Amino acid sequence: MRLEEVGKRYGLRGGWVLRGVDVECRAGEAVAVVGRNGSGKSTLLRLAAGLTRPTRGTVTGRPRVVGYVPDRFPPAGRMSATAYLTHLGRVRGLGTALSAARAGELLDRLALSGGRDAPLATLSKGNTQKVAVAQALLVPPGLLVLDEPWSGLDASAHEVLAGLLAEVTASGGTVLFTDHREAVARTHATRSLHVAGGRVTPYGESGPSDPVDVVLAWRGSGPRPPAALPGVRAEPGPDGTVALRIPRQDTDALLLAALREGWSVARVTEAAR
Ligand SMILES: Nc1ncnc2c1ncn2[C@@H]1O[C@H](COP(=O)(O)OP(=O)(O)OP(=O)(O)O)[C@@H](O)[C@H]1O
Repeated sequence: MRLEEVGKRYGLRGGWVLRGVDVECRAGEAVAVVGRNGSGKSTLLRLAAGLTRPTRGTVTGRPRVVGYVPDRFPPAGRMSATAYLTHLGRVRGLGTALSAARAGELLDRLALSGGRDAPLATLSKGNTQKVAVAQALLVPPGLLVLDEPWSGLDASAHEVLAGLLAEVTASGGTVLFTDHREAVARTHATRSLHVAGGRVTPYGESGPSDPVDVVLAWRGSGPRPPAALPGVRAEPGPDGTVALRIPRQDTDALLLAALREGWSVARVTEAAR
């Protein structure tokens, strides 16, 4: 899918929210969109999903099936999660039995609690978010667009969502999402885009060789040894910590070795670019 020279303003008198946007999203990619509040991230996502039309420029090659998880999920009604998803599945061309089965499978995986037959209005924020995610995946999407999808989800649902996104990309779909926490966005993306001043620019590819900063503190018995670990940047300071910078792909092995030696992990962060 390609956005070419795309500009967007809301209403004739509104200022340009986005200008001259050139973005290509390929099959199998998970693209994170980062930027400050109000910078235009949701607008970019809605343009990609086809929910709003560009004021200028074109969007071409959008996959036929688009799943969309909005930042605020509206249906706070009397319908239950099961009824709502089954209904939507039928609207999207699945038969009743298949819709109900797919709805049940997704709600199982996302571990919806609060009652899948209870009115949607009675569900908690996180459980409502699970229904929002489920509706976007009823029919496997060629393009999955998610606006702050992790907000309100607990840790185990985070992992399930990450798995669901990985399944979309593994089957040749494209995932486009925002998260205001840059670290979360980068963790789940193959590359990121930055929105600022109406412009969209690449924010660097993320990959297995990206640098990760690790800070370790000595907790072992006896005096602190010199850190015999790769990537040491600064030897232990007075607070007993040592700083290392290593490729992301080596993090697990390094942390395991460090823990065995008697170090404890104080911090792991993506290295500043
Ligand atoms: N439907 C609309 N009508 C008029 N203005 C809008 C509309 N939607 C968004 N805007 C304006 O466009 C600008 C960008 O909004 P957008 O929601 O795309 O930003 P965002 O980066 O997603 O923000 P946040 O991080 O707060 O969700 C804002 O100034 C906003 O007020």
